[in-house]
Formats: sequence, structure tokens, C-alpha cells
Amino acid sequence: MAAMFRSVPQIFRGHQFASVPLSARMFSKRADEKRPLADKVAVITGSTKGIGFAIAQRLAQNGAHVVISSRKQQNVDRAVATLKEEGLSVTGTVCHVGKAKDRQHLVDTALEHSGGVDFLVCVAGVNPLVGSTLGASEQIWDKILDVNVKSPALLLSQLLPHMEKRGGSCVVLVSSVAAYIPVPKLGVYNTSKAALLGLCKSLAIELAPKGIRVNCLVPGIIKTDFGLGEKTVPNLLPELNKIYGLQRFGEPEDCAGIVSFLCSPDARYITGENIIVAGFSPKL
Ligand SMILES: NC(=O)C1=CN([C@@H]2O[C@H](COP(=O)(O)OP(=O)(O)OC[C@H]3O[C@@H](n4cnc5c(N)ncnc54)[C@H](OP(=O)(O)O)[C@@H]3O)[C@@H](O)[C@H]2O)C=CC1
Ligand SMILES: O=C1Nc2ccccc2C1=O
Repeated sequence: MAAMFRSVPQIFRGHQFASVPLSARMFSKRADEKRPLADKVAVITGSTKGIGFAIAQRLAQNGAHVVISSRKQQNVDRAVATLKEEGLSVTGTVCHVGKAKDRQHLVDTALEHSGGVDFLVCVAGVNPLVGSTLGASEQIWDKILDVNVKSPALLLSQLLPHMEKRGGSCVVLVSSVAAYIPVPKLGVYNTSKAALLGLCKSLAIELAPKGIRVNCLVPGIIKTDFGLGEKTVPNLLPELNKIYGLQRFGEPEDCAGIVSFLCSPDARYITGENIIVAGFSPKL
């Protein structure tokens, strides 16, 4: 038994780990490396399909308890059942991110697991308009800005008291390459996604003193109902992708690993970053 403790440096002898056999500590370190998000709670909006679902699945596979949400109960039920079949720790609730009452219900549901929240991933986004930016009605502007830009900030303000007491918390927003290369006829959407790049930077400096990191995933064209749907698929960008990119559209899973990394302790010194996952770089 003495041999097991031999390599514990003198400085750690009074530390709690010193009484745990070395082999057990090594095993649990290896287990933690495989499940870097163990004992963490993640709230993910817009997570019943597409990019949000892939992120939910990956965070849960990496050990987090994940709270799934979207507007439609049947979508929530289906997503939760699918992930539970995999043996993952998930719960779910309806949350239209534009509705304050739904956001509060999401917060309450998340707190049921262990009384706090570690990660907020804001995936929900909409685009109800293909057409002229200046022709967009005030209602369209309000809808796109409410859901895409205001709701992540408002949900975060509701969750903040429950995140700041945890330590190591982080937020991931979801923008789009449309923020860098405006997609024709999607002007209001492009604008909302550009605003998220700024929101990420502003929140990052505001929350840094509380130890909460804020980063932003910036996907390119990803094969989902939304990404390849009539409302968002542009004629130009597939061509651009062929010329400059990795010669394929992205899969939702291409966006999942980076979000898990951003939530993990390995990203503990990364905040305020807008990270492009597009198969090409739209920046100089
Ligand atoms: N796919 C792509 O090419 C790209 C996507 N993005 C961004 O990624 C995000 C996800 O898109 P993607 O996965 O493609 O879309 P999907 O259509 O595949 O999934 C959208 C998800 O969001 C939910 N949702 C929609 N509106 C709301 C709302 N108001 N409140 C809460 N949940 C909502 C949907 O469920 P329900 O219907 O039940 O609400 C669904 O779970 C969006 O923000 C989008 O702008 C960015 C760049 C490229
Ligand atoms: O949803 C989207 N579909 C897209 C297609 C091309 C560029 C950006 C986007 C989106 O943000």
C-alpha cells in the first residue's frame, strides 16, 4: 500500500487526494478525460434537431446532463427519447426562446437536476424572410432580432445567478458565415447573425470578472432542414464552397466537437472568440 502513495509529492500529502490510492486516482483521471463534462449541466435552445441536437448529443456523450428544448412538445419528446435510448442523461421542455414565460420554465427545468447550470448553448434561430432588407416589415425585424439576438441575452440574464455560483461556466452563441459574407436576400438574418458576433465580444468582457466565458460558433452551410431549406439556401454560396471549401456541405456533427471543447476545461482561457466551422475561411 505504501508504494501506491510513494509518488505523491510532499506538498500534496495533506491534500484530500493523498488518501486515495494512486491507481484509483489514475483511473478516475482517465475516466474524466473521456468524460470531460461529467457532473455539468447544459441548457441548449433549439436542440431537438439539426445543429442543436448534434451538440446536445455530444455534450451528453461527454458526460453532461443536457436540457433539450424547442417550440414543439412532440419534437422535445422525440429528441429526449432518442438520447435516452443511447443511455444519456437528458431532460427536455418546450421553450420558444422569444417567450419570457417559456424561458423561465426552461430555467426552472434545468435547476431541477442539481440546482445550477454550467453551460448555455443558444442555437435557436429563425429566418422568416427571403427578400429585400429595406422592404422588411417592422414585424419581420422584430421577430428575427427577438429570436436570434435578444433571446440569448435575455435567457442568459435569467440563468446568470445560477451559473455564476458554479465556477467554470460558459456560454456558446451560434452565428453564421452570413455575418461575414452577406447572403443575398437574407439581409435581416445576416444582420442578426453579425450582431451575435458583437454580442459575444460584449458579453465576454462583461462576464469575465465572474469567470464566465462566452464564445460563438459560426457555422457555414450545414445539412439541416434550415440550412438547405428554401428560405436559406442561396445560389451563390454553394458555388463559393466548391471553389474555396472542403468540397462538401457540413454535417451537424461537424459543429458538435468544437462546442464540447469550448465547454471543457481545456478551453478555460478562451473567451470572446467567434469560431468559424465552414469548410472555408471567410476572413482575410
Ligand atoms: N444549417 C445551416 O446551414 C446554418 C445554421 N445556422 C444557425 O444554426 C442554428 C440552428 O440551425 P439548424 O440546426 O440548421 O436548424 P434546424 O431547422 O435543423 O433546427 C432548428 C431547431 O430550432 C428549434 N427552433 C426553431 N425556432 C425556435 C424558437 N423560436 N425557439 C426555440 N427553438 C426553436 C427547432 O425546433 P421546433 O420547430 O420544435 O421549435 C429545431 O429544434 C440557427 O441559429 C441557424 O441560424 C448558422 C449557419 C448555417
Ligand atoms: O442557415 C443558413 N443557411 C446558410 C446558407 C449559406 C450561408 C449561411 C447560411 C445560414 O446561416
